[in-house]
Amino acid sequence: MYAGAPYYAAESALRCGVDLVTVYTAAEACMPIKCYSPELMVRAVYSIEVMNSYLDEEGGIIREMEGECRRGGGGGGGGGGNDAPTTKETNGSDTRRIAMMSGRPPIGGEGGRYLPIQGGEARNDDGVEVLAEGLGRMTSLEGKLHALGERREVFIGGIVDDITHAFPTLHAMCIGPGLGRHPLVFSVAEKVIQRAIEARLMLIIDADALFMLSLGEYRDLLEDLRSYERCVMTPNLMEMRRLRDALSADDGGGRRSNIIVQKGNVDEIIHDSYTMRCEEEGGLKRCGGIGDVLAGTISAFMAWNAILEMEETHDAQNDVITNKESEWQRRLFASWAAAVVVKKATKVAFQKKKRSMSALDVIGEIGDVVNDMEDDLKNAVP
Ligand SMILES: NC(=O)C1=CN([C@@H]2O[C@H](COP(=O)(O)OP(=O)(O)OC[C@H]3O[C@@H](n4cnc5c(N)ncnc54)[C@H](OP(=O)(O)O)[C@@H]3O)[C@@H](O)[C@H]2O)[C@@H](O)CC1
Ligand SMILES: Nc1ncnc2c1ncn2[C@@H]1O[C@H](COP(=O)(O)OP(=O)(O)OP(=O)(O)O)[C@@H](O)[C@H]1O
Repeated sequence: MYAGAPYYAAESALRCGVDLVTVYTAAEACMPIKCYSPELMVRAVYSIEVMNSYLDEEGGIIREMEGECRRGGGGGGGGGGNDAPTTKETNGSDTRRIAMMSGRPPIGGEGGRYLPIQGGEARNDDGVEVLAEGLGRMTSLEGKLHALGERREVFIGGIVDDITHAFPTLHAMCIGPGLGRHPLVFSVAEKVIQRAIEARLMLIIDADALFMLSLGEYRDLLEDLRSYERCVMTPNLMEMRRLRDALSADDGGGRRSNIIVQKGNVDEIIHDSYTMRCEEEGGLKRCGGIGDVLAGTISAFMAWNAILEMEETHDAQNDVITNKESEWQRRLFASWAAAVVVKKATKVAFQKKKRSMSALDVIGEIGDVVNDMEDDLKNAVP
């Protein structure tokens, strides 16, 4: 979780001309972000400390379960040893498996967790009793884990509701800058993205949200986003590599309707088999945060696109036919225009600040750059 990145993205959108930006973040990051700008609305929707307490509790239960398994492996607490004769049912070489299912796989697991119990070597009544006691404790721990999983789902659902409640008031949503890589934050992001697709909200996916999508457990979500035409992904070199690996591992061959802005010396804006190249000259320094500035700038341009599309859908009832073909082309062009804005702003900022240029300097140039581009456009149109 970072405070700088969400601020850069949000402030960039404001400087492009957006009226209001709300940052949904952790309680821990809320105050610094708020202090960067009085203009930003900042909402603390979760607490990393509380999220960690869920992971700690889960870790504690799992450790207890592992302890139980080890005790089972030791021959039932004194009930048996390596030389002990074994019953037919519980042959010494047998490894039984206990599946621990919690509401959702914890910390990156897929499906349940499996812990091996080395053959339960119950050789006499005492051993059987001890084993039965162990199994009893195990069942109780499993129950605890289930209950915790359910509590966690309710907790995550509450955060998701808090964020999605605002959807009707939004034109676009950017997810990723400064998100961090906490597994429970990923669970929240996953559900928010699913709800945003259902609500047909314009989505800009960047930074850690792209890292999340490269994980195996989010493959379906990645596929959903790849076929969602109102999604723009903004990967840097590493993020693009990870996404490619994720997609090539299991390319469902589905429709590729979203836009990918692959950042680099030349930004490439890709829609299915079409590619636009932003060859505008930038600055000579690639300071941290320019990617966040781009994510915020694209978000502003996509918000304007969403407004245009809404107007056209409305007009459609009065016989204006919405042209799907032109919609994606306009989104492609908007993403390209946003990349041009950031390159131009970086160039001016670098000319002024040279080595000391920071993302804040780039943000400071956005307003003039957008105005100049608008003037150029007006002058070009007869
Ligand atoms: N002030 C703030 O709050 C800021 C916060 N930020 C937030 O940080 C989070 C993580 O973002 P990220 O960019 O460090 O993560 P990711 O892309 O996984 O890179 C991991 C490693 O891969 C490498 N690497 C990356 N690009 C490369 C390239 N083009 N060419 C070659 N190598 C490249 C590079 O490895 P290195 O070169 O250091 O060995 C890098 O360290 C995310 O939430 C973001 O929003 C930032 O926005 C900055 C401002
Ligand atoms: N190799 C490069 N040469 C020149 N400019 C570059 C290069 N790579 C990126 N840029 C510029 O920096 C912008 C952001 O790309 P970058 O790869 O720094 O994103 P990022 O790593 O996500 O940024 P952040 O530091 O915000 O996480 C690009 O849109 C482009 O304008």
